[in-house]
Formats: sequence, structure tokens, C-alpha cells
Amino acid sequence: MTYVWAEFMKAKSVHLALEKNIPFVLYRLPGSNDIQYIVDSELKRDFNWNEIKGKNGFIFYPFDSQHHDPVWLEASKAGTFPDNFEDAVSGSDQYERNSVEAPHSISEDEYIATLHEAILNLRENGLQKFIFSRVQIEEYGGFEHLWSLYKALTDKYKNAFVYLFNHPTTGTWMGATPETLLTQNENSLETVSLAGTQPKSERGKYTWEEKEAEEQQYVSDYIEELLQDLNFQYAIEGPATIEAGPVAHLMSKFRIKSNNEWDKTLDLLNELHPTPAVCGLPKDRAEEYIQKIEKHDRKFYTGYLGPINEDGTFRMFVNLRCMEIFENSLALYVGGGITSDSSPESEWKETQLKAETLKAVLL
Ligand SMILES: C=C(O[C@H]1C=CC=C(C(=O)O)[C@@H]1O)C(=O)O
Repeated sequence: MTYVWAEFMKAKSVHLALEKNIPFVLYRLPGSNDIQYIVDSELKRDFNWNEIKGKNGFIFYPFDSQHHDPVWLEASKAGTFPDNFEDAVSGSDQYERNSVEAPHSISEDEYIATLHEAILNLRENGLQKFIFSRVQIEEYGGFEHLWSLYKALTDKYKNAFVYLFNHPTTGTWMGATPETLLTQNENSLETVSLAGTQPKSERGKYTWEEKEAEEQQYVSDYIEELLQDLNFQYAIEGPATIEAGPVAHLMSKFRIKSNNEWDKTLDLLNELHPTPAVCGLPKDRAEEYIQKIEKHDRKFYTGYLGPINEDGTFRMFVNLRCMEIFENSLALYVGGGITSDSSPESEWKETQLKAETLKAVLL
């Protein structure tokens, strides 16, 4: 089979899966060359950690699970894409696609004015840090082009978790995230504290301002406290700079001893999400504040997602640098950490730069 023909067939099968609106995901783990797929032959499944245990599938978890139901894709069919994907798609039922309006996108002026006020009142509102996000709407050629967009993301971001997720209850989402929420290996767990942003440097040299270092330290402190409260033994590496497309971040790695105790691991996962890198501190207050000042519903942006295996191992990632896909437009979700030292104008630029991660493949 020629390369061109193979690509045409892949694009066609992904387009068909989207047209039939079947529950499926394509994902590529960081550093891997293989794209995996999961197709679920059933639409309605309750999300329940005890049900999931011992099964192969994929979790798509929202930012706020009180307003959106988490989705569990059970692997009725799974494999390395495109092996047998077309058969799995043609054998699936077709589902109606809900018509959903694109989320509200605020202007630069509105963003800056809102943030100005929020920074002035940060301490009065009892906040140390919160994450302010916005939506940027872009045009694209429609579902038939999604395979080539997805492929371009996998080619461009080798160290990201790159996915295309579709489900009749959530619609279509795609992203390339640099952030691990929690990895369960056979005998260990891993998480990271990732925060602070600056443009990628061509020379690979970075110096970090105190504000960014502090922002990342808040996240590390939160994770450390949590690990101590839950009686985990752990080691920390970093912080070090990591590059993620057009930006660079500060990241510390936490390697945690674990004997694969499901309940304890779930406690950790539930406490980690949403981390202060996507929500803020104190967590409950920041979550409430975000609901109040953001003009859009985050839905699955800053939620988490990833595959889980029957032996209990899993890879969960924070849903960053992602977009919600409509038939004629894309809604890019981008945000940044705000402290009392933040400048609204620089924060706007930071969100523009983060949006470039996805925009770079739209041209
Ligand atoms: C909330 C986002 O990024 C988070 C992750 C890394 C760095 C961040 C920052 O510098 O603000 C954010 O905490 C986003 O990309 O939408």
C-alpha cells in the first residue's frame, strides 16, 4: 500500500467514525510512535471506579464532575491504529450528534478588564492563586480534515499525550497535553507539578522570574502535603525546564512508592484533581471563584483523561492545550495561573502563545 493511499484510508475511517458519532478515542502516549484506538460498542455506561477496575478502557473526566458526567469508554475493540479500526467502525451503531453552540469567547479588552479587577481583589477574595482561562474560536475545514490535524499534532509534539476523543454525550475533543496527572505503574506512581510559562527559547537557555518559580512551588507544596497526608513515600526531582511546543514550563517529578493499593491510589487521584496548576489555591475557593468569573463552561478542559488497563495500571493526563470540535469551528481553551504579581497584558499574551500549540497545525 502506498503511503498516500494508507493516509487516505485512515482519514476516511476517522471521518466515518465521526459521522456515525460512535464512542471512540485515538491516543498516542508521550515518546511513543504508535497511535492506539479504543471503540466502545455501548453508549450508556455509568462511570464507577469499582466497575472499571480490572477492565481495559479510557477515562474522560470533566473539570467539574458536579456539572458534567465523567465518561468511561470500555474497550469493546482496541488496538494499534489503523489495524481493524475500519471494521470496528463499520460494525458500530450510528448515534445522533447533539447540536451544541460554541462556547462564549471573550475579547482582549474584556479579558484584561476582568483580570485587572480580579488581581486587585485577589487577597480580599482569600485567594493565593487561581487559573483564569478563555476560549478562542478558530475556523477549520470540517470533520473530514480531523485525521490530518490529529496526525500533524502527533508529528509535532512527540513528548505530549495527543488524543482525539468522541462520544455522543461530550462531543468531539482533541489535544496535545504536556501534563501528567497520575501514572500508575506496576509498583510505583508518578505525578508532576507543572507551572510557570515562558516562550520557548531557540537557544534552549532559560531563566525563571521569581513569580513563575513561586507559582510552580505552590503546586509542588500542595502535592507534597497531600502525599504526606496520605502516608506515601516519595522522591522529588527538579524543578527543571520542559519545552511544550511554543512554550516552556517548570516541572518537578514525584516518584511515589505504591503497592498498587487501588483505594489509596484513588484517594490520591481525587485529591490531585484539579491541581493548583489548573484551579488554584486554596482549592475550593479557587474553584468557586473560577465558576463565578469565567464566561464559559470549562467542560472537559482542565479535566483529565487517559487509558487504564486490566492489570490496574493507568496513565492519566491533565486536559490542557485542547479544543472542542464543532462541525464548522474549533473552540481552543487556554488559561494561565494568576497571582497578585500577574500582569493582565502578559497573561493575555501567554494564552495566545498557548493557543499556538494547536493553531500551528491549522494552517
Ligand atoms: C492552564 C494552563 O496551563 C497550566 C499548566 C502549565 C502552566 C501554567 C501557567 O504557567 O499558568 C498553567 O498552570 C493551560 O495551558 O491552559
